[in-house]
Amino acid sequence: MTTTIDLTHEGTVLVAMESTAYDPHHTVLPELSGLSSITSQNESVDGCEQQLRVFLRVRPFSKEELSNDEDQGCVVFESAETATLHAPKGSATMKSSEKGIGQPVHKFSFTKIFGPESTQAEFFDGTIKSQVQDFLHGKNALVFSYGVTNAGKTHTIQGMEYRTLMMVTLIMDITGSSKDPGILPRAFDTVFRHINGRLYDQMDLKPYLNSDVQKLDTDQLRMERSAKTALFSMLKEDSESTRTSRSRNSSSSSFNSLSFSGVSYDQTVDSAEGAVDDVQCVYSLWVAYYEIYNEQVYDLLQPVLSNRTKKRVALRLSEDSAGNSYVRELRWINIQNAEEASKILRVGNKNRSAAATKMNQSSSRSHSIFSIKLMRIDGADVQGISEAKNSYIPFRESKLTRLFQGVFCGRGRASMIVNINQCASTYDETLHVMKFSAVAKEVVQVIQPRSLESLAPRLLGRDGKPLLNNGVLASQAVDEYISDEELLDGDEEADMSILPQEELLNLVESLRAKLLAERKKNLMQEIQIRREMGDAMMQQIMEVEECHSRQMADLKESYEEKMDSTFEMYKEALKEHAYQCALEKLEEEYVPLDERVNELEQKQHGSASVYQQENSTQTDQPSTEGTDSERFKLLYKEKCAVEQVCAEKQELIGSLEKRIHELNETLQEAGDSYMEKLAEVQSLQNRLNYQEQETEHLQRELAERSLELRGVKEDLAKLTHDSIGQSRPKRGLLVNIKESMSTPSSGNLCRTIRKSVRTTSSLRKNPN
Ligand SMILES: Nc1ncnc2c1ncn2[C@@H]1O[C@H](COP(=O)(O)OP(=O)(O)OP(=O)(O)O)[C@@H](O)[C@H]1O
Repeated sequence: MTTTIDLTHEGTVLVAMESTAYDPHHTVLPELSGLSSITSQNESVDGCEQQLRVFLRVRPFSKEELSNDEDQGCVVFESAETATLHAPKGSATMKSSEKGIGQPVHKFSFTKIFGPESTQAEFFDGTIKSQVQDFLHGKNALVFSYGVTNAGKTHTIQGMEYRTLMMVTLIMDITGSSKDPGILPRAFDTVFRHINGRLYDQMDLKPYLNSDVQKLDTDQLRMERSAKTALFSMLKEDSESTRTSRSRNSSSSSFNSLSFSGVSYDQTVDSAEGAVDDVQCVYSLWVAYYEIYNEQVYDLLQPVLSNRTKKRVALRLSEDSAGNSYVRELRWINIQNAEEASKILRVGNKNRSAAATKMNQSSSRSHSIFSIKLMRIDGADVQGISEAKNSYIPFRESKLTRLFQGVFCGRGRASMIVNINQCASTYDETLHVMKFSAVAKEVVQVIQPRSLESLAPRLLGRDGKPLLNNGVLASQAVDEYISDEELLDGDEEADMSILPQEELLNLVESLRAKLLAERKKNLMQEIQIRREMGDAMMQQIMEVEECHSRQMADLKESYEEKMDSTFEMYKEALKEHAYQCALEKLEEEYVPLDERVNELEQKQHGSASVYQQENSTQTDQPSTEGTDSERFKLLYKEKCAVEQVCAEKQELIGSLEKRIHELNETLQEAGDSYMEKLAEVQSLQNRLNYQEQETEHLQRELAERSLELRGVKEDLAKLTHDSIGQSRPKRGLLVNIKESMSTPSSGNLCRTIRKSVRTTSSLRKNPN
């Protein structure tokens, strides 16, 4: 069976591919991701293993692209196998590299590189011709092209552009011929040359299920014929409209003139190989054309209904009794010559283009698949159609890999064609494509034709050595094979479903044991962490308490000091008050010195006049003279004494006034400092309240941690008990793997630890 796939990747897929480049084991082209981690590309199994062949095809610039300055030397061919990509100015890659992220130059190697000047014939001969010959000898083949839009996939696979006449003209300009078939028509040509004259001209033996044959009865045969006629009549309508449009466009090229029969290339090998075939054999050739779009399979040989509201009918993928996948109710059409094959291709292309327009498909991805089945009919037997039946575990839920699991697992060969253009404006997309191809090269096929058992792929480590020894999985090998991330990440788990059942079971058991051990280890770590957290919190609480006590003592001391100083201040104020009172009293009693002197003088004058009167009445008495002089002296003495007292009082008043001034100043200062201290006392009181609250909070946390610690210990005890006494119910392998891999308690642990760390850090930040 030859299958040609045109993988059209645009828009969103290119974005997804970026992550592919960073993480090759979780490649986002899901169809191939499961395969990439199976084996390394350099391994060799029994000497007949072969890696996926990856060919690079670089298309030439169009005239328009050259005039738009698209040629900026982005793609440089180092050798027949190696090319380097140089980021042009303004590309995202260049901008990133200027910021120090990533490189402006990337190197890629391929099985073989075909430059812009390579012809279709050179390309076919150098790539899949040998695969077509293997196919004629009963081996499966898979070819898929991959590239951004406008990279040359259609040209490579089909060799013609069916959508517009302009494109056909363009090809004619480049090749100088309207017949420049791609690998698909060349493959047909090879097949028909090989069959030459040995074509089974009936169509009563039809492919059935994956690789069986159904003998059609008369009614079924009639239906088959009319279906084929109806299918080709769709092209007649197409030709009519093409003719009309051709006359409108006055182009010299024509779709109807496309024929693959006139292509000439070396057929000596074919003829030689044909000679060894049994000449009694006849061949029947059947084709199908379908696409996988958004994980839905659509038959491209079913007409697309023009009614916008009517959806295309999606086909289902089924498995035959041997577990091989096939598309249910897919239309297989018998073809008798290369021209009929070309018609089928055109009908499918037409339907595909109609569906794409209807669904506005340009921004999505679709894989179109052209499939050919060759039946070798030997007498009454049909040989060569069936793939060897063996029990395969179904591939993961990707339609593409499910369909081609046989080829990917070694029952055939696969080739990938990477199509790129060299335009500077699409450099970033092209780089993604190249990166993806590097990842896809990791896909390795193992061809083991000896026995049915040996057809099952073996589980190999990254070093190429088998992981299982007598059915026992080496734990070190598992470590290397599946990382912890892969083990614990349920959504992105490695695709193990391609392994034989027994190996898978052993793997599951080993992984379960490993998971259990991991969980135990995690629990122990959790307990340890909790204990450490508890100790750390206890330590912290004690430190906080000590800090509080110190602060309380400091506060007390400072309060005492303040109380002392306040007491002193009041004492001083009281003294000053008493002094003030005394001063006031003194002032009240104070008589100015002049008044006092006047008073004394009046007193003295009054005494003198009394003395004179007495003296005039007693002039005859001489003894009174001595008495007066004595009295005067006495008065004088009295006056001096009074004056001295007055001076003393005056001095006292001056000193008192000075003292009052000083006391006023002191009082003012004391008032200010009192206000300051009062504010300080208030803030200290607030701090004290806050720290008391913190202490309470920490004590509550500690109580909670203790409770949780007790719960974890109980869990551990339960798990230990479970691991000894119980085994899981075998409800389904994948369900068990998923369940085993989920670690529900780790989330709680992380939350708890995060919470604790938050609390701790907030405490650290906020010690006051
Ligand atoms: N090797 C080549 N030599 C000459 N012209 C080519 C070559 N490859 C592609 N072209 C031309 O480049 C243009 C784009 O090619 P093509 O349509 O095959 O791209 P594509 O990848 O199929 O695009 P899309 O995904 O949009 O369908 C076409 O005009 C085609 O004829």
